[in-house]
Amino acid sequence: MGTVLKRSFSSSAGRAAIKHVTVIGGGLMGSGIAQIAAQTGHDVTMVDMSEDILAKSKAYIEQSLSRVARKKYKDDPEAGENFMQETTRRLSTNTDTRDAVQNTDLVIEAIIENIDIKQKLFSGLDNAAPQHTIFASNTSSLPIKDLAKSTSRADRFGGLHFFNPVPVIKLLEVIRLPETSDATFQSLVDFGQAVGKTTVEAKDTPGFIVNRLLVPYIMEAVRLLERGDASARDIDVAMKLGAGYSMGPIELVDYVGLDTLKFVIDGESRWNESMPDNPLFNPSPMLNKLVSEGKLGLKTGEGFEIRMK
Ligand SMILES: CCCCCCC[C@H](O)CC(=O)SCCNC(=O)CCNC(=O)[C@H](O)C(C)(C)COP(=O)([O-])OP(=O)([O-])OC[C@H]1O[C@@H](n2cnc3c(N)ncnc32)[C@H](O)[C@@H]1OP(=O)([O-])[O-]
Ligand SMILES: NC(=O)c1ccc[n+]([C@@H]2O[C@H](COP(=O)([O-])OP(=O)(O)OC[C@H]3O[C@@H](n4cnc5c(N)ncnc54)[C@H](O)[C@@H]3O)[C@@H](O)[C@H]2O)c1
Repeated sequence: MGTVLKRSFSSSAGRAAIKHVTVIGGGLMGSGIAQIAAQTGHDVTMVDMSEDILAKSKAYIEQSLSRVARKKYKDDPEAGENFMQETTRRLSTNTDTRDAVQNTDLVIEAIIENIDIKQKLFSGLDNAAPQHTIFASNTSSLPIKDLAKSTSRADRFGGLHFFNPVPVIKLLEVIRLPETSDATFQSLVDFGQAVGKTTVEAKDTPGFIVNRLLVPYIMEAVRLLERGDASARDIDVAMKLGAGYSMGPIELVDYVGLDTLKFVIDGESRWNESMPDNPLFNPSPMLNKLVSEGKLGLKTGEGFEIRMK
């Protein structure tokens, strides 16, 4: 049941405290995860493919940290400065994945949403990381079991699904496989709480909890738009003021990326094939047109609503 996890696990004795975390992928999500882990006292190594990318990730983290510091220490700028320095000190970077996991307790994978690339990564990590190291993926839409099977540690494998923007959104979905041990699961929950998130437990079903509900809702909004039943602005205003959402559904697609939505419904994740009874996941002509024109939302400056501003 998707309840907030406060219970204790009698069978989880021996669970490991997570002190060192390796985050693979320093993009939007990986940099946010690395930031909050370092911010809450963990030693963190962030890995990406080049020093250039990592320099950009670090600059992004510094920007985000300064927003956090401004807010958290608004009456004490010196404490804010110390907080930033301490956090930055705990965060290192590496372009060598195998080297980065030598002494780590937890690996969080946040690389590109591609099953082959993720499987290859996990298979290599399995040989390089110590036995006790727990592996987790931040995937939005791929089955965790398909990633775990490329390793020999399904009992030490789970999902940690964070939300964008990571430093702000309070929820963390902790996904367990039938093979995930109680000790591993409880370590993941403890880690989630240690980084300041409220955790919910989800099974390894498509979209876990949030995306399983969010994607049909968003696609219904896209269909409204496609049929010309309402404008993008009116759909967003309606859901913000009428249903209390912090962002409207169309604005949210622009924020997350039109390519990401396409990826989930009829791209590589193929929800249209795994859930053929739901016509909402069928290809969307409007989404396809915008994606083929490179209008992917915030990241390219044009999308559903952004082009109208
Ligand atoms: C669509 C496809 C679906 C399928 C794909 C699913 C993807 C995935 O699996 C799931 C998701 O993530 S689903 C997506 C789930 N995500 C959602 O649903 C998002 C819903 N939207 C929101 O929560 C809000 O609109 C935002 C927080 C994005 C912006 O808030 P706003 O009020 O409009 O604008 P503001 O004034 O700028 O920011 C306000 C305050 O927030 C703070 N802050 C912000 N960014 C920060 C950062 N990077 N660092 C640090 N702090 C940051 C900052 O403190 C700031 O206060 P300040 O003191 O003034 O600096
Ligand atoms: N963007 C979102 O809103 C969101 C929310 C929740 C979960 N996710 C999931 O998080 C993951 C990352 O998404 P993102 O938006 O941060 O992507 P992104 O494109 O911003 O970042 C991915 C990073 O991974 C790096 N990378 C790719 N292959 C690598 C490899 N083999 N080794 C090391 N680094 C590698 C890339 O250089 C890039 O910097 C995906 O699985 C995505 O589904 C995304």
